[in-house]
Amino acid sequence: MDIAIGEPDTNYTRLEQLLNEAVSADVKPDVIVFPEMWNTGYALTEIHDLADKDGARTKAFLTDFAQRHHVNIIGGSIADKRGDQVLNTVYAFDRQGREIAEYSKIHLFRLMDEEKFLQSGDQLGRFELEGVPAGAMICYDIRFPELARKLALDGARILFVPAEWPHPRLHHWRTLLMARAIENQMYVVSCNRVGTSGTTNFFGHSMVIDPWGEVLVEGDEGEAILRATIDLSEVVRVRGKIPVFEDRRPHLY
Ligand SMILES: NC(=O)CCC(=O)C(=O)O
Repeated sequence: MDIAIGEPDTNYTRLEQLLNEAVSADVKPDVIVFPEMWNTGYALTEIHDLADKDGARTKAFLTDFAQRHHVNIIGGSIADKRGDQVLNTVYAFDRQGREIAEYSKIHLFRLMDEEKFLQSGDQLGRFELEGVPAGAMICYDIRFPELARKLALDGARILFVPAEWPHPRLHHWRTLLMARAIENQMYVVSCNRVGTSGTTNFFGHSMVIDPWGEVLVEGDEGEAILRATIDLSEVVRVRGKIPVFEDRRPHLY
């Protein structure tokens, strides 16, 4: 998805069009994921005015969509205003429209001035999606392997990663996502923004990666709905083949 910076109304409208397109396909999705800060983009100097107060508008919109279309939603992330602070938060909903997770980005990205305008979260994004243990991390978080490892040790089999990650760091994005999948032997489902804001170009390349590190689907630099099928028995198979979790020696490191 492209994001109109500082224009929440435009972004809600565009997202709704894309969601409608996603659920009208012949094969219905079980879970839908979209990018980071999709409501406002990085309109950081105005973020206190633009952010969604307590995520209320977003929660109402996504709950309703999830319920009407009987689909699970990992709702990208939004600028979410709590009191006088703004956080970068993922909300997730199940098919009944119940909120099943809330995760606010722990690591704020200084290269894009996040720490000057946003408050970091202080809880992990571990949740259950229809009984499947899963985790959420946001964009820059993937540079912190210990966070993904902690989620994996807590049982996560799928890691969801909404992002707004720009050029010139495409090779970092691809390499880090593949590494998180391979080292934790889990699925990684990432969704990155496309388009340009000011002089920053976001390259997309959303990917679904399996626990062996194979890329099941990868976007290019344009808006698109990408689809992949996940077979959770692959997590068990890969973990059985190379028993990384049994072979860890955490007392040495
Ligand atoms: N929105 C972000 O967290 C961007 C992270 C990024 O670009 C990076 O290189 O890390």
